[in-house]
Amino acid sequence: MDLGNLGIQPNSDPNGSKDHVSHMALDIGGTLIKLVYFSRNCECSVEDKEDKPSNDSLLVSNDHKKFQLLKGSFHFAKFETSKINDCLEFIQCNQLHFSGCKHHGDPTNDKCIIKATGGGAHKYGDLFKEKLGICLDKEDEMDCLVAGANFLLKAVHEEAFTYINGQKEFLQIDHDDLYPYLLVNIGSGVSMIKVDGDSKFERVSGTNVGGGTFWGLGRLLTKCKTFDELLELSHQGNNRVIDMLVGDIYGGMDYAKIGLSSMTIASSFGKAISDNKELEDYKPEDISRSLLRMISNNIGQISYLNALRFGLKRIFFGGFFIRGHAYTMDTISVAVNFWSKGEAKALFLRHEGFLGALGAFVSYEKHGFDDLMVRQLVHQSPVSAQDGGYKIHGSQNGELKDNESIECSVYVS
Ligand SMILES: Nc1ncnc2c1ncn2[C@@H]1O[C@H](COP(=O)(O)OP(=O)(O)O)[C@@H](O)[C@H]1O
Ligand SMILES: CC(C)(COP(=O)(O)O)[C@@H](O)C(=O)NCCC(=O)O
Repeated sequence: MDLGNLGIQPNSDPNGSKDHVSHMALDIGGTLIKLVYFSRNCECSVEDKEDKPSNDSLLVSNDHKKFQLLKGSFHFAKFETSKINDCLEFIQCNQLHFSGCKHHGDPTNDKCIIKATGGGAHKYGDLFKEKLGICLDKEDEMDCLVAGANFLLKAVHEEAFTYINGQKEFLQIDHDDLYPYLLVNIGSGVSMIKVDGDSKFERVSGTNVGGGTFWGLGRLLTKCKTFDELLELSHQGNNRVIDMLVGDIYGGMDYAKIGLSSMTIASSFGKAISDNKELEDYKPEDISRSLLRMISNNIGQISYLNALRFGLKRIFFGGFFIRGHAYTMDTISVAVNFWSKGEAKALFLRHEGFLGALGAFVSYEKHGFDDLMVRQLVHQSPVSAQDGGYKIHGSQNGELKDNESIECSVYVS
């Protein structure tokens, strides 16, 4: 595995010390394992501060300890859950398993505790113990999704954006006017969560037609070997070859009386009924496009209906299904806009797939692991700014490419 991709060298300290990586957290989902960790740049970047740094504190502490400003980077990585051994090997090669914390009040137990969420935190606990000697400290998946989303929305400059007619527009988040919102996490399946505040939320709905459905059906129907291949195919496809449009039913005309244009999809995959064709007669790119459109549209519509139930105007979409993919985001945006008659907005997150893992990461503090407490991500002013500013590596257009990192500073006590 090419660790250079991650912008770090394992154990790059000339003395061989392992203290560069100070935190790691995992989200082990139905399809993908997401891993985040914080690494310090070097010892000399530690500064003492007398008090909490600013009014914009993300994680406010009531005590008045001395804080240290650590400069470093958040790193993001993902693995297929079905190839969990790659993840274990990665952790081992980078010695990330030494980055957890020890059991509180039990000096005899020297096993490292690593925060982990997602179903796999339950399913693979024994494997992690056996292979790496670490205990996965399980955090609830919904708690983590919400904590991760709130963390990103408050801490990361230009995290959320709209995607309309191919244009990305970043949202300025007013911390006092963030709630309530609907969080829709499109992973293997889909969870819809009404968020009313920090740790204040209710999972209001979900659907089993999600990212796993797109990838599973797509793999069967197109013989694609990877998710990215399937997504790539959709670029070149034409869904009208397979989808039955209103115009196909109404002789090329709109059904204007009920507001349907002739180009509206009346029935996804509906043309396959009458075409008298076999699967092989359809182009994989057309199948991929129809499938992506069907699933994205359906999720957009169900999301809107749930937003309507609770009078929510903002819908944030996360989960790795989205992948920053233009056609997916466009379809979801159009669905939300169409059904809400422009009242509700679909918003996307740059770190869409890492909500759960980041939520598990910030939960170290919640449980009072003093030595690992992240007090605050420094208020980030313009991207290339002074100490404490955020800097997103790599992408000019705000997309998080695989295995990138965010440079940042954190306060620890
Ligand atoms: N490299 C990939 N391999 C498999 N699925 C991917 C990949 N990238 C994106 N996806 C999509 O993301 C979904 C998983 O999203 P994720 O948020 O990680 O959910 P989960 O927690 O269920 O694993 C998949 O079902 C698929 O639609
Ligand atoms: C069970 C899950 C929370 C697991 O999360 P995931 O691994 O898909 O990210 C999710 O797949 C889900 O919400 N499914 C939809 C179930 C339903 O409400 O019908």
